Amino acid sequence: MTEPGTTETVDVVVVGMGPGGEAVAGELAAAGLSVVGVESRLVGGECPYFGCIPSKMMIRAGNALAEARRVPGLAGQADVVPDFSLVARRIREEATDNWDDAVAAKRFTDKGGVLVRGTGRLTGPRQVTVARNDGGEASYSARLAVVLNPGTNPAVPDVPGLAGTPLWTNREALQAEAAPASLIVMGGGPIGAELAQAFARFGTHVTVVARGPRLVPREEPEASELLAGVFRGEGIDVLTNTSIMSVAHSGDGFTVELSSSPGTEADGGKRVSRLTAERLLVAAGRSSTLGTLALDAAGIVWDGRNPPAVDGHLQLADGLYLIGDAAGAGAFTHMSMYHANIVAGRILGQHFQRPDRGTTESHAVPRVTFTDPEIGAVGLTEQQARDAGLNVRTGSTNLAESTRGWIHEAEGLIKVVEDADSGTLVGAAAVGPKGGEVLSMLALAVHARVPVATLATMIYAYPTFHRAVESALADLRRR
Ligand SMILES: Cc1cc2nc3c(=O)[nH]c(=O)nc-3n(C[C@H](O)[C@H](O)[C@H](O)COP(=O)(O)OP(=O)(O)OC[C@H]3O[C@@H](n4cnc5c(N)ncnc54)[C@H](O)[C@@H]3O)c2cc1C
Ligand SMILES: NC(=O)c1ccc[n+]([C@@H]2O[C@H](COP(=O)([O-])OP(=O)(O)OC[C@H]3O[C@@H](n4cnc5c(N)ncnc54)[C@H](O)[C@@H]3O)[C@@H](O)[C@H]2O)c1
Repeated sequence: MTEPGTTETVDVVVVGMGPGGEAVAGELAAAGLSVVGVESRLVGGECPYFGCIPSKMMIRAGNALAEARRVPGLAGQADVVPDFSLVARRIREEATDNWDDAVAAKRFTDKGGVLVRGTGRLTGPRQVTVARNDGGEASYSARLAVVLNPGTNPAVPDVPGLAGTPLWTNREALQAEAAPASLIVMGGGPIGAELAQAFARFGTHVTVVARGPRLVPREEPEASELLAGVFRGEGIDVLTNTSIMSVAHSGDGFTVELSSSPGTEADGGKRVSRLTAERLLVAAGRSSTLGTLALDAAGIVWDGRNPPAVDGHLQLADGLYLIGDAAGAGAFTHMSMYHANIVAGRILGQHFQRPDRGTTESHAVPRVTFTDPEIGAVGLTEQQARDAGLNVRTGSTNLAESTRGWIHEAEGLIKVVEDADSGTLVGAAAVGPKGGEVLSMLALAVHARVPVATLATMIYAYPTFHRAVESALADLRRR
């Protein structure tokens, strides 16, 4: 620890120990560099404590209930009695150690890293000052690099009456000890959709209020439509083109006033102007944390909204890197880890003359929304490809028409988006049971720019879900 008023010189300072920050700091420390990792909350960031892992644990449990409810008609009788306390215990004990990061912190310090708990800000191009959580201050100068991995916080929109209520964001929802009787979900993006379905499967009456015309608006419209149909079939109310205008909370729960866009029909014709529920989950996007970093002290101009530009090695300036959600290339753990690998390779390459690990590529970013059916996607949607001026050809197939889909009574689809000039796929979606796994071959095709003509000659095992890819390609080649 630095003496008050002094600056300690180390090789690398990592500010924010999310998935990417933890990975880059750990790898560099293990390689023998002196590394300070600065974290204000929990080492590991959002994903292990309030994001991917506990949400997927809740989804796994909800899916088990849904699968058990499919037994009548397929295999006999099943008495399904949901018990949320089991998933709450699993999240508390197995996933998060009761939201304690001691194991993750030790993993880093065992590699030789120094963990400083506090909020870091830049005080120069490679200078970081930390307002420590214990009230002290520490300053560091980095010989090789400063890596910024600050992530995001849940955004809470400025809706009258909302502030100061006991609203849930993803953080409170994933610490819940019981499923509420009723839940309003503000936002139909991945967080809203995943948690809406998971709670509904535990018996919560859920209403999703989506401001735009469809759920998961970054995905193909066909995927949104299919998901909305599944949600409504499971008893989840989906209100699209609807905004929450005001919120009130009393001992009985939340009351929200709604406004639907003129000329639109919310929930298949039902118009709703007021809702009440025990809980309100705000899943309306994320807010940037870049403001905490004082980027201007390193000469970086930030407009306060869009992520500042980085080069192919994720550098904002020489030796100053920005990785993870805050870099704006996709708010996914796999992107944060991908960035970490490139940055660690760059720093080790400069210091130990090891081979560089290349620069970022963005044409084949995969994503999976873990609803049931899963929505896997890679690269561009059809609309994005058209907006990019490509000569677009698409193909699609309904999973229910495939042998495996029919056996499984599955809902889903495969859609492929081709740049007809190059004859390669630039995007694809795999919606269905294990859609995220089926996606893998499509992600490879987009990543490696495999010619569609080559994909069409592949032998697809029968009767698999991924065999539907062949039908989507056949549809594309017919157009
Ligand atoms: C409910 C939910 C489900 C998700 N599910 C998935 C999924 O299934 N798959 C997937 O790929 N992604 C998922 N995500 C997204 C995923 O969690 C993030 O993309 C991932 O955490 C990577 O973020 P990051 O590395 O940018 O930083 P974060 O995980 O946000 O961590 C950043 C860290 O930096 C710290 N910090 C910030 N500023 C400072 C500062 N100035 N000084 C010190 N410390 C600071 C923060 O305390 C935090 O710990 C999900 C997110 C949510 C909310
Ligand atoms: N499986 C996964 O990989 C996964 C899961 C969850 C989250 N994530 C990541 O986390 C990010 C954040 O997720 P998210 O769902 O919060 O954000 P999002 O930005 O994707 O979706 C938020 C939605 O809320 C809507 N909205 C905003 N304000 C609203 C309001 N006042 N009323 C009603 N609707 C409103 C927006 O129109 C948008 O559709 C995602 O972009 C994703 O990258 C990934």
